[in-house]
Amino acid sequence: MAQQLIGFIGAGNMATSLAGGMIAKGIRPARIWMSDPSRDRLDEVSQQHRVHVATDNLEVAQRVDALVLSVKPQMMASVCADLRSVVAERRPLVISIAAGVTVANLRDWLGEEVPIVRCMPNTPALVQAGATGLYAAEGVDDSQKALAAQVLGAVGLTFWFDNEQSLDAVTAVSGSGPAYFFLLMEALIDAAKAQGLDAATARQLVLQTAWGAAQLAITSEAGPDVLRQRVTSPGGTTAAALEVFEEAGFREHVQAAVAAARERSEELAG
Ligand SMILES: NC(=O)C1=CN([C@@H]2O[C@H](COP(=O)(O)OP(=O)(O)OC[C@H]3O[C@@H](n4cnc5c(N)ncnc54)[C@H](OP(=O)(O)O)[C@@H]3O)[C@@H](O)[C@H]2O)C=CC1
Ligand SMILES: O=C(O)[C@@H]1CCC=N1
Repeated sequence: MAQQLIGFIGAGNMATSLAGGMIAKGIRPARIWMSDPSRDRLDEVSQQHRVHVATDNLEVAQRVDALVLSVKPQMMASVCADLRSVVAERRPLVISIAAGVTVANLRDWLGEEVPIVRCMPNTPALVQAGATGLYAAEGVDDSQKALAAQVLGAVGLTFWFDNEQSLDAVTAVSGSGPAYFFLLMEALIDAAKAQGLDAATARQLVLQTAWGAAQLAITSEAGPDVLRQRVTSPGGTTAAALEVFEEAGFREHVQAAVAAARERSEELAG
């Protein structure tokens, strides 16, 4: 595994986050290849990370042991069609991070025999605080699973699932999840400003509170429900606020939002 080469097809946000995390964990940049249609993007990436770059996806596919497909789901069929003959010949491990794109889709586009790991990371991978769900299709061996775990584990925690459908739920929870927390941060910053705090202070108070709450929840033995109760003095300010959330159907909205994300993930499979 030490010398295996890893190639990213698409040098966007997620691919550069993963590559940056791998390098921060001690993987040599020379083991990493990246392709993208944009020369400017590649110049930026090679300057920042010192990885190999190419505008031609096939140049990358011809060299590597694991191919991380990191283009938008809508691009995946055409990207795979171009890669098909090289993948059939060389049989690299294919790691897909695309939302919704299934193993069956990838087998249709790349060939039946290709070893495939489907993953769902999230953008906190940028700061090595990602959470990734992984599913290994039939035919993936232990060393290939270890390689996939090395790539995704470089940027945070990894969780293996035995059935592929679970990845749609993972997409709706942790893949899209950072956006839900960012929305709450935005709303709380707006509310802070509406209460007369200046914008810079509002932002700092909200972000530090979000970070502190997450740290407390991660390090505490108590669950989020207990931690919430500890903030909520009877008849106090938090109780007044939580009552407004509950009356507005906050929990039901969260359930409905996550269900909508899951449904969209299933639709993206086509
Ligand atoms: N963003 C997120 O939070 C998450 C995203 N994902 C998945 O990761 C994948 C990538 O997302 P993200 O990084 O956000 O998207 P980006 O748009 O940032 O990255 C995709 C990159 O692929 C490039 N590209 C387009 N066409 C091709 C092609 N034919 N060959 C090679 N590269 C190409 C794009 O170039 P150009 O911009 O010029 O089109 C772009 O640089 C998606 O499938 C998404 O579902 C998974 C988990 C979380
Ligand atoms: O919104 C999306 O489709 C992608 C997948 C999960 C997060 N972003």
